Amino acid sequence: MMSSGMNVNTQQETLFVIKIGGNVIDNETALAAFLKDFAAVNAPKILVHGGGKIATKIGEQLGIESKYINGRRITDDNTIDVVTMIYGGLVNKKIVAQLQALRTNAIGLTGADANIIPATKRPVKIINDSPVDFGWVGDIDVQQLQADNLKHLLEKDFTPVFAPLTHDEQGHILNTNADTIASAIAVSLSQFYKVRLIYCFEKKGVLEDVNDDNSVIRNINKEKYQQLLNENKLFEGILPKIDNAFAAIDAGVSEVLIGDAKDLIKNTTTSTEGTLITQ
Ligand SMILES: Nc1ncnc2c1ncn2[C@@H]1O[C@H](COP(=O)(O)OP(=O)(O)O)[C@@H](O)[C@H]1O
Ligand SMILES: CC(=O)N[C@@H](CCC(=O)OP(=O)(O)O)C(=O)O
Repeated sequence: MMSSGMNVNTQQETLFVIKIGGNVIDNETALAAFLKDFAAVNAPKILVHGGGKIATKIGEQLGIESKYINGRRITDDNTIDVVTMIYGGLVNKKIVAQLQALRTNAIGLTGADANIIPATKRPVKIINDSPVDFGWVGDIDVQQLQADNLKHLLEKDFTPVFAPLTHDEQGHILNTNADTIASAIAVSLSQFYKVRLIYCFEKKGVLEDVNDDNSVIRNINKEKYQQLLNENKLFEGILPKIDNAFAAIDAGVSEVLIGDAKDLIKNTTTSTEGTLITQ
């Protein structure tokens, strides 16, 4: 899907694809500080937000318990309505309004908008010899992304803000992991820009010891990753984050960083903090 309109200038321009996770979104003060820094990034940029924690909390208030298998949410009929409201409505529109107050011309999107991220409903999977239906969850084929539509928005100086929702092109919204969306967008736009993908969360980076903020691993390649897995130093959400980071690097994204939301400004310069993911 190379664009005939591609030219040398846009090819060399850096685009920042920045993902912000649930623990920061859930903290009003931390989110406001992050958005202030995000607004100050003086380059084309896209924000992808999560919100899993908030969906769980509000779901409980509505009497809809979250169900998980292997740490992954099961998105049944009630849950897809809840996450559509929370990710696509509450979280997305609050972030857009705050960015507008900071004079960043944000435009809130799901993957259904402008058909930017079509996806396929995840088929039933066999896990530990039992069939598991994850429900209304979307798997993305990066080749299907409508990157041109996103590029048009960037060229008009809009700052797209994505909720972790895609669609099946048959009228259904699908719940999709925010780290995966960020990786897919970064890959897809690498045909037009030099992309730096930054995963922002509440820790200093990937840590040798998850309880010691001074133990940041500056660089992880596949060999180091395997070593960390063998040593049982990685668990829960950091695992899919690193997998998505490698997927991006392997598919042509120039730079991928996992770092503290508080270090965003530094991480848009050449002297970065946090963990750099390399092949
Ligand atoms: N070695 C590690 N370094 C950093 N975080 C780790 C590590 N091992 C496990 N984690 C966990 O991974 C979490 C990040 O994943 P997740 O909660 O999914 O973040 P987000 O919501 O920002 O995507 C951290 O909050 C931490 O509890
Ligand atoms: C299918 C799937 O995993 N959907 C995620 C989307 C939200 C998300 O990714 O939020 P964080 O980045 O804050 O974890 C979920 O519902 O939890």
